[in-house]
Amino acid sequence: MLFKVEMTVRLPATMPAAEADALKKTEREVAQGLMRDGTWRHLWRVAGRYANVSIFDVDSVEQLHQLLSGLPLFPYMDVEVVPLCRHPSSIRDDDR
Ligand SMILES: O=C(O)CC1=CCC(=O)O1
Repeated sequence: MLFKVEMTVRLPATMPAAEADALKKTEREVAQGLMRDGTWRHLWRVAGRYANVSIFDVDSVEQLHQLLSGLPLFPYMDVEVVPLCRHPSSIRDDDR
């Protein structure tokens, strides 16, 4: 099942830089692990914002929730999830 997920990160201005840097580093490691195993298919920066648009390939909504809520930056994110299905006009065979 494919989902478009938009994550907007809102770190508190009062958070010490070292704590923010450590969270971002751990987030990157987790994200890259999920990209390697094919679960986190795409990760795009939204230009001009501390936000990303991602495509996840998961087995269930529960798996997606578990994954998103386990991200190190999750407590500081607004998350919007949109379910996706194949477009009948698509000629790609890797979008199902
Ligand atoms: O920077 C972001 O948009 C949040 C994030 C997701 C994966 C990652 O490494 O950072």
